[in-house]
Amino acid sequence: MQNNYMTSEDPLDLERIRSILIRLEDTIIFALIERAQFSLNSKIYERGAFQELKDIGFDGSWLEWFLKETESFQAKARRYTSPDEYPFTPADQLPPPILSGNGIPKILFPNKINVNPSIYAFYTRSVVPRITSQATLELASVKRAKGIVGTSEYEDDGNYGSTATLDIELLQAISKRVHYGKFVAESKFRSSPSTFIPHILKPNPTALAELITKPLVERAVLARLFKKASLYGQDIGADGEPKRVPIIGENNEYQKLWKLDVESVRELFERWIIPLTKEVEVEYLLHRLDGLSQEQIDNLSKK
Ligand SMILES: O=C(O)C(=O)C[C@]1(C(=O)O)C=C[C@@H](O)C=C1
Repeated sequence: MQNNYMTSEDPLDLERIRSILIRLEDTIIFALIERAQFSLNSKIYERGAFQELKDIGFDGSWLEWFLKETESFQAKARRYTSPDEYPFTPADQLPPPILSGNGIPKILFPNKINVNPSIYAFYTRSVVPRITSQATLELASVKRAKGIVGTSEYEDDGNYGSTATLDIELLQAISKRVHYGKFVAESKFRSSPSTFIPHILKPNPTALAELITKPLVERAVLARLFKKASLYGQDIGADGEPKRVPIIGENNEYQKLWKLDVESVRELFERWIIPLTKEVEVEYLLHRLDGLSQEQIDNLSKK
């Protein structure tokens, strides 16, 4: 079943856009599960931590280098001509596409919004430490149950390539989810331009934020995420049953093992992804009339 912004009959149908957001939740949860299997590996986020990178003339962090190399290839394959794909590497450092044109109909109003610097910051500073510390605790509890003490090797496992590859998958999935806010905003705008136009002409981000906010939808998103994470995050053994370890100090009591801290998934969306999606929506709307003539605006106002 194909389901992206290009293949639907009406790419701006809000329910269709929301179904894409729902699918991206799964992509993000599964990528979080994969990333949580590795240690924090904080070295890959520190600029200048690898002499080998300095030797080849790269000043940034290991992850920034990975992004630049990966995105350079993807830029050549015209990934970033698509309106739902945005690079983390500054555009002037990426090569042009080798294919001309992109065959993609213009659905969005022209804009320059790219909130990836914010995504990169919260992801590296808050999300990775949060999901890997849980995994570290789980492993530590298994070790303690086995009578082995110590957790330090779980903070750096040396898998810098695998870790950065998974980080990029996650960053790109989160970025797509957040920038889909542009499609949501365009859809909401077109359904009632006259509601938005006064707050765009006399820029009022607070009023626009109120107009695009749907508390019931947000609550449903968070409840669904908690359910999904509780299902996908369980560690299932070879026998098809959830894995368990004995609780220390309790006779015959066991706790389930998790591949991911379920609460961290909801927190990621509640604290970061939804607020940033809304920021994208508001920013997009603020510039929705840029360059339009008075006549064009008047015509839109009649709708
Ligand atoms: O579904 C919408 O209407 C959106 O704007 C998306 C979203 C979200 O990020 O999940 C953001 C703001 C709304 O309050 C509800 C949900």
